[in-house]
Amino acid sequence: MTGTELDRELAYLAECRAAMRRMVEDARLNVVVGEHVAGDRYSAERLGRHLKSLAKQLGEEPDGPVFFGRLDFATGEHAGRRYYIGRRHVSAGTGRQPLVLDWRAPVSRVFYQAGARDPQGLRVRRRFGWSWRPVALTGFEDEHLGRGDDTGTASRIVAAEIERPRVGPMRDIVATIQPEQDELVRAGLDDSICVQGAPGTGKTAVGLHRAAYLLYAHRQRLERAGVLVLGPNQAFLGYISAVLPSLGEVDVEQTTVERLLTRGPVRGADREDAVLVKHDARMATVLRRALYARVTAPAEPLAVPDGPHRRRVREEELRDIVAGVLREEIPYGVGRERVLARIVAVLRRQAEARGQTCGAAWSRKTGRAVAGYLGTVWPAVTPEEVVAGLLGDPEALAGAAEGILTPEEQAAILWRRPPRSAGSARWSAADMVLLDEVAGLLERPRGYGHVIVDEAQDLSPMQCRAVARRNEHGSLTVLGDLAQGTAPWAARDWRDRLGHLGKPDAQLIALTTGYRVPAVVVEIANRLLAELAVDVPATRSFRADGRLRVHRAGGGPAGLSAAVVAAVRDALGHDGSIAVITSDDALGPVTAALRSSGVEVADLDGGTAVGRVTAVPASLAKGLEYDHVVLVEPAEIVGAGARGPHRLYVALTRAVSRLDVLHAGPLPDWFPQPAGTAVAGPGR
Ligand SMILES: Nc1ncnc2c1ncn2[C@@H]1O[C@H](COP(=O)(O)OP(=O)(O)OP(=O)(O)O)[C@@H](O)[C@H]1O
Repeated sequence: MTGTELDRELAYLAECRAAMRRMVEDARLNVVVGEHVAGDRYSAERLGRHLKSLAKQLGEEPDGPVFFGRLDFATGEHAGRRYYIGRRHVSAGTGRQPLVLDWRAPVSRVFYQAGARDPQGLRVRRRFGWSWRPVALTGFEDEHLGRGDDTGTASRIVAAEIERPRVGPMRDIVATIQPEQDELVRAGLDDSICVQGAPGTGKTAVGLHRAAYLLYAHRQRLERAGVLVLGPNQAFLGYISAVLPSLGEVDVEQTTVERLLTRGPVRGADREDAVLVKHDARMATVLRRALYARVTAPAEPLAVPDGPHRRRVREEELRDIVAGVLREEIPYGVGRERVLARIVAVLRRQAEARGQTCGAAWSRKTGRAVAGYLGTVWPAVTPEEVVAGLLGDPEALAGAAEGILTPEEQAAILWRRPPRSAGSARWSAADMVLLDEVAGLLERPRGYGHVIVDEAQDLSPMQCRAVARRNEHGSLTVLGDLAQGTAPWAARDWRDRLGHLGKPDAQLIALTTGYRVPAVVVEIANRLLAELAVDVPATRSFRADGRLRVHRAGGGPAGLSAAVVAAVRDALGHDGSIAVITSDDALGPVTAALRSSGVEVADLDGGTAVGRVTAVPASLAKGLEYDHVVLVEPAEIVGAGARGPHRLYVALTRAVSRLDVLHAGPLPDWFPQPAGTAVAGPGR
């Protein structure tokens, strides 16, 4: 690399920064103008918000890494052209080619996909290297693809970025998206896809970048419909929350499925057998039956006063109306409106046949009179009334569940002491899926243009249905790993879950190259994988660095605590984040031991972990990653519940650079090392 070439790039960078400062000025000016000129309030608000956030982002960024790649084309439609690729467009002014192209622009795809075998018209692909503290352009690497030069994953810059210590929340990967990931990020808006990916293969990263890509490529369609990202818990959402804003997207709703469905406080708890029944897809049929059991065939004619007259609708006619609407399979609430409208229409025909003029006042009055009657054949109900009516009444439950739930299953969900009214019921978390199912039968919920579900292997069939209801006309990205399923209903095969998610034909794609976990750790994770009864391919690690140590602590619980403190102190000597992962039961004592020896430890609660050391219960480790993991007593994690081995698989695969496994009791059989020895991969 010549000094003068880097100087030229630094001069270009200075030009870009000056242009960004101009963009900030323009955006700020436009905020003021835009708020006054937009046609309606909705547009004014959106425009104002958009410009403000653009001004804010640009204002925060002029000193950041403005571009990470350069494309020099030799042939094809871009022959002779040069483009810089970055996180966003940098405009050179009206009518001129942008100084930097957004990574999502069509031509940027070449940056990710071109290789020596298929240079896609490129002469040279240049990758830029940046230092982070302070942010500075430090160098570049060229691949002369036309000459068969292709460093691909052997690129120093790519490797350094993937191995860079993790601090704080998850960051974007735009500079180093791999070809197989890019295919998924840029899949079309109408394509629903399901990514089965081993730990650390970039599923979450792919999902978030896909959201950003879709919003760029289909902004108009998605802006009103919206994009929804579902994650497993608050800690995870806190961890990923910075990625989309760093890509310039702030309008994506990110939540958990529990929050999406919540209709009020959870005040009740279920026994495990009840939870299992409530999350079972068969409940959908039981609830539908329970709701429609409230519709009764009219048993007598209807008489409605109309001035001096009494208008009548015959019983058979009423029956035909109700039966006809039932056949239409529309939401219950819409059905009710339709029955009412049809009865009113019959009455109107009668009145008009007698020369009466039926205006708006007549319609209102007649509608009110019919509504009273409607309460007896197609009553208005709330989800709470339907579910309380089912769980609180053995006869109603037996009727709705006949041939679907066994007597034991019915007994499991039946309330022992029913509340006095639906309003005073103490709803459990599992009841929320039932209430949402009924709410969906009454009225269609708001739909999204695209939904991304992370850790989808842990969604229950009933939760999947709740997602499907909100995605009827949209498309879906499902991300997950069957081997990491820890919920009692965890998926064992994807097709079944995709059916519940409403996209049975989604394309299934496997990712197997892990970018988080070093090879020495992947090796033991793969041994455990062989023990789990799931049919998924093993992981290959991209990373040759990293370290695994297995240490047997003598001296009982006190000895184990002392070993944890020593391991954390040692970890603090390295850069990056540290997690102590234990079984849920052991978390309190282990955290207390660390604190009493003067180590600052943050909890995961609320999703905001501060400081370098975080105490993580195995049940919440999913989706998270830390440079250094101290994993305490694997056998205890395995022993906690039926899916213990899967939970250990999750815990083992959180480390980016170093994993210390500490144990006082015996190690699981498949563990490669006899207790007391240490294994080291290439150190750092
Ligand atoms: N192409 C890439 N370039 C740089 N880093 C990457 C790339 N792909 C993935 N990573 C990093 O690897 C780590 C794992 O990614 P991510 O969390 O998306 O994986 P995952 O498949 O969701 O893992 P898990 O199943 O364990 O939750 C993250 O730090 C992510 O930023």
